[in-house]
Amino acid sequence: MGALADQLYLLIGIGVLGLLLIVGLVGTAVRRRPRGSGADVLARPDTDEPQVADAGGGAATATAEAPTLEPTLEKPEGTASRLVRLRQRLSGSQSGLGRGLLALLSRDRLDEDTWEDIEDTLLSADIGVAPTQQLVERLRTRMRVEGADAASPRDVLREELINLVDPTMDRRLQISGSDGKPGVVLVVGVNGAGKTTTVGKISRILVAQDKTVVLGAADTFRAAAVDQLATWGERVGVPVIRGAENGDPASVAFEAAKAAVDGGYDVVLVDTAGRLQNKAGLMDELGKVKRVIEKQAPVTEVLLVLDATTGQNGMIQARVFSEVVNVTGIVLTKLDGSAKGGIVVAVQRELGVPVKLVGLGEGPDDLAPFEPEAFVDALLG
Ligand SMILES: Nc1nc2c(ncn2[C@@H]2O[C@H](COP(=O)(O)OP(=O)(O)OP(=O)(O)O)[C@@H](O)[C@H]2O)c(=O)[nH]1
Repeated sequence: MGALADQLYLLIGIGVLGLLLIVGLVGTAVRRRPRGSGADVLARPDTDEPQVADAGGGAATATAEAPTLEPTLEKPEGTASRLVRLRQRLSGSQSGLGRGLLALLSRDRLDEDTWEDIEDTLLSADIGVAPTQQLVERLRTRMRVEGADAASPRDVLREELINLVDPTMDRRLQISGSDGKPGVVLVVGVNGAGKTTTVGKISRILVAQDKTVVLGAADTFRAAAVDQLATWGERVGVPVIRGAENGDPASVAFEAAKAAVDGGYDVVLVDTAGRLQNKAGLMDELGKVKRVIEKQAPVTEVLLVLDATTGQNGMIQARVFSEVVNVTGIVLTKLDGSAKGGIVVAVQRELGVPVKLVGLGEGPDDLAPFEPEAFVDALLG
């Protein structure tokens, strides 16, 4: 009887083990389910209809046989570590300007030559003529009036630079729609300024904040830009709406907004083409893109992307775009590659809208909110 019971227990044990093994295998198969096929995501559509490059969960069958097909989703860098890293990078590229100014202001005698040197230093950092004169005037007055009572030159310079950059501007991205609609961010700028990259980087920031995002690849004139955006989306599981090459950008923008509304997404980011050959064409195109999007949901933010290394050219672009669309925020890219951070001041003055984000590298998470105090501290080293 005892031996029979032992055998019975053994059989039950083997049965349970077998069951666990089967459950385990099925579980693995389900977890390994590919989130849409990589080939489908990047396949070029052969119709004019915009296609969804669904990187986030297209129909897929459960299979344990092809685990290599599984796209590994990246986890975007968290806000805290990103900001610490990027502040250091900002400091690395911009501190020459602050140190130069500080050395001049700390001289025992602030004579006319010194003030001229201060002016030249500011002008060579692309701050612009009027803001330079204003800053020099403020510094001269304070150093004269406050005299020995003045705070240290560093503190005076810090305060005046922060005033110049204007800490009162609202720099939050308007990404919240109303009435249950998604927020719509239209990204404009000339080709090469870093638009597509910026759209990709913003999507990662939003994903890190648990927002659901759709990308619209409305830059249909450059196939590579569309592919590039599809890759950005694929890496973080964000669907990308794309159209046929040279198709109608407005139709892609419309479909992207529609997908976001229908799918209950939080935000849709639309990348546009930035051909500047004539203002009327650009106006027609961007105007149409905005109008068709607004059949679905109001545009909540129009971001102008400018390359910080282009100096006066960037200012001309800023003027043209602001005449064509109602720009609500500026993204300054490539600040890592330019010591001319003064463009922040110049472009804000020119357009009357705040710099909201700065690009500080080619890495996927190298985009930071623009913070006046942190910026000035980076300048002063
Ligand atoms: N160093 C640096 N490079 C950047 C930054 N932002 C973008 N880039 C680079 O600038 C180049 C152009 O960026 P894109 O995003 O392709 O520019 P675009 O404006 O979309 O141009 P099209 O795709 O031609 O419309 C790429 O090599 C980017 O990696 C930045 O903040 N710092």
